[in-house]
Amino acid sequence: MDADAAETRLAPYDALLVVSFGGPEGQEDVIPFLGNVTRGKDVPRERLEEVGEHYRAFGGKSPINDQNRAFVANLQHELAEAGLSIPVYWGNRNWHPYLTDEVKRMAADGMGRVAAFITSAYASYSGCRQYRENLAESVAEVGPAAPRIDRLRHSFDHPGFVSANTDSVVGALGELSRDAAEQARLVFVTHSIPVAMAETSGANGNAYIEQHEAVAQAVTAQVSARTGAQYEYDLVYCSRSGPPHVPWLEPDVNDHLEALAAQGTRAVVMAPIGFLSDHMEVVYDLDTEALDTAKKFGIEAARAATVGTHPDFVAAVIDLLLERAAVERGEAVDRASVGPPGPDADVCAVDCCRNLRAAKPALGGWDAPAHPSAPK
Ligand SMILES: CC1=C(CCC(=O)O)c2cc3nc(cc4[nH]c(cc5[nH]c(cc1n2)c(C)c5CCC(=O)O)c(CCC(=O)O)c4C)C(CCC(=O)O)=C3C
Ligand SMILES: [Fe+2]
Repeated sequence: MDADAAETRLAPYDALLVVSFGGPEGQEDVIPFLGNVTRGKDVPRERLEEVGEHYRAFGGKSPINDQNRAFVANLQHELAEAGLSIPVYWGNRNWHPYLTDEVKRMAADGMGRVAAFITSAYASYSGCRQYRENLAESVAEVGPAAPRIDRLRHSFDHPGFVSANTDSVVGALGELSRDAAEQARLVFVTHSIPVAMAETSGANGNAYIEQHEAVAQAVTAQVSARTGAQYEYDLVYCSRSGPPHVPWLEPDVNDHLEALAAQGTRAVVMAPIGFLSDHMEVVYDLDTEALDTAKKFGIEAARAATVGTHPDFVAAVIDLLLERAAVERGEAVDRASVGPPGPDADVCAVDCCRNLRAAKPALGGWDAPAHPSAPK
């Protein structure tokens, strides 16, 4: 493809911004990082100390930043391979490189319009609106020179996200003994969130569970088709925090493994479809805790990889970028989706993934504040 054609496919975007969570890079970062994550939140002190210990056991370094660096490098490589010339920036909510610094850098580099990919595949306050609030805050701080930023729709239902997860589950089944692989139960795991947050997720509520169910079903069907065995699945949760009297989504993965063992299940594959990379919640809550639990109850278990830099997933993100660029140019698009519930909106509904503590400005929704350069 010639350069002009490639630029036309990307127009009106000047840059792609990867927006992520961030994690500590050493022991001295652990406390300030946790302070950033839990500012204004109802996380009990004991839980914080416990989570701090998880990081400490890994040298105070979360794998998440290196994984995002690898993800950005892969994106850059695949964009270049496709003849798409567009810079990729990366900014975090909770650690360096901070989002506001990246928005400043994009402004200094003369970026006018930016598409933001958030490293969270599903709708919820934590995975959607909170990032959109962070973007609004950064843009307000940088002021009129800040680029206009659009958020790409959630990636959960993109066929590339689903096929990458299918590959991982098939790979994990291959780690089990032959008998176990044929009888294994697929246990899909995601981050627990407060029930109230789940109920207010998405435009009409309950999107968090609905979207995960869609992925779990689609992956199970693909895995069954690829292996010729019929698999059954469950959707369970990890990493609960918050005070005990506040209800969060259940069952917890550990309780579920115990219940499965009692029912006679001998083998499982745990697939963390709720996460995009093997970060701390995966390497601690699943690889350390849940695999131990499985062993204790005599279940043979393997943990499937997250999508990470799987080529299907990297291609999916590029597809979402090109799709949104076409939408912004006013063209009709054919949205890749394994649905139902089908593709999430490009622009979030008013009150979508509502902030239950305080109303704050958020980008990427119909209730977004005007850009600081807009005429008053
Ligand atoms: C839905 C969801 C995702 C998935 C979507 C997405 O990826 O965004 C996610 C990702 C992540 N969560 C992470 C880390 C933490 N999350 C915490 C706390 C919380 N998470 C919540 C939800 C989610 N979190 C919630 C409702 C809380 C309670 C406080 C609050 O109401 O917000 C706490 C505080 C201690 C604790 O409470 O456990 C930590 C340290 C890391 C980084 C891991 C690393 O460093 O490798 C990542 C990618
Ligand atoms: Fe979290």
